[in-house]
Amino acid sequence: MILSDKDILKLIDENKLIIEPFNREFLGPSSYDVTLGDEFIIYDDEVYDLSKELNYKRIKIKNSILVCPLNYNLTEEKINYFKEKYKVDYVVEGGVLGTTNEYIELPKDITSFYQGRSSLGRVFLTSHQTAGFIDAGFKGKITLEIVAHDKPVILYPNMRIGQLIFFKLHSPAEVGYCEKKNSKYAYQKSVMPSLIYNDFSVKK
Ligand SMILES: Nc1ccn([C@H]2C[C@H](O)[C@@H](COP(=O)(O)OP(=O)(O)OP(=O)(O)O)O2)c(=O)n1
Ligand SMILES: [Mg+2]
Repeated sequence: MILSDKDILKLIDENKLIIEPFNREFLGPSSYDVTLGDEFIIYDDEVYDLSKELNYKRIKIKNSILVCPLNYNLTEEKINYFKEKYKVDYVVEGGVLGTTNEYIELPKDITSFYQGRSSLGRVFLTSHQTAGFIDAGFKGKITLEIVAHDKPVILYPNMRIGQLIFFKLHSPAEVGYCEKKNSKYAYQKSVMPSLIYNDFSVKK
């Protein structure tokens, strides 16, 4: 069952559902719009060897970031051209990880789906790939997986980047995400890289 605006507000009033910061303007009939943070992660590795810890750089931007499509073959010259012409702080190509500003806490009887907004779909920008599902009992900010599929897109921190849709579980989870052993992203306070390499060391 998808929660309506009334249901979402009631859970927030009862302090069962936490969305911080919360802006009443961002509440839709059955969703809540979340905003883009100013920290991003760009991976440095040549390939993703998922059995090993990945190398990456963390960047913080002030005004805007230009995300170019996969295989855009950015050159120094092209980067400088974009920086000069569009006054962006940073130019990146391919996949880049971002975060919501919002920190959320879900009770154990509520899950959520993160979805991009139609206005961003219409410029062929996706802000999550296969991962849109937020577990019951999750606490933390949401890491976003951003790809521009057509032309380069300029993104601005604090813009509404996506939306959370909330679902009530048929019965509360026995063990919430943050209580589960080996949960990788519990309480994440900003954008986090993939920690899948931990799966390879988890005792069977
Ligand atoms: N775009 C997304 C989707 C999910 N999450 C957070 C909320 C989820 O509750 C948590 C775990 O999501 P998954 O279970 O899909 O991820 P993994 O299975 O890889 O992680 P884990 O092993 O911790 O379950 O990650 C996120 O930050 N950003
Ligand atoms: Mg999981």
